[in-house]
Amino acid sequence: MDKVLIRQLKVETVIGIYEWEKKIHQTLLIDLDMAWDNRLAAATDDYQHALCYETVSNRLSALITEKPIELIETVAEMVASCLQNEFNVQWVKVVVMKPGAVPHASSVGVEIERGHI
Ligand SMILES: Nc1nc2c(c(=O)[nH]1)N=C([C@H](O)[C@@H](O)CO)CN2
Repeated sequence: MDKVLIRQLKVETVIGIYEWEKKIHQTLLIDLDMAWDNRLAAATDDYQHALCYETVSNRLSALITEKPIELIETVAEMVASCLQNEFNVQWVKVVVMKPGAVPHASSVGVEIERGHI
């Protein structure tokens, strides 16, 4: 399966369940595996046939920072839905990490897969 990958997309946003978290920005790091047939883009060397990782990154950053969110699970679902509905990605793996959320863990996070090939 061909994929387009984004690693460690850094998003600073209001995220968390506690009152103190609703007053600050925290960092999320997002990894994406997006199924995409890259053969046409490669054969034509034409950007029009590529899934643009820059466009995807910008759209997701805007989406996630639109409003405060409590759970990183919600972020993961929003990201997967956006990729399926707006970018026609048939299958996606989304990993959302929240470094620093738990003092004795280097990071914590969730992983989901949505769609099928
Ligand atoms: N499964 C989850 N557990 C927790 C979340 C979360 O988003 N998903 N969030 C918190 C707090 O916001 C935490 O990050 C504060 O340190 C706790 N557990």
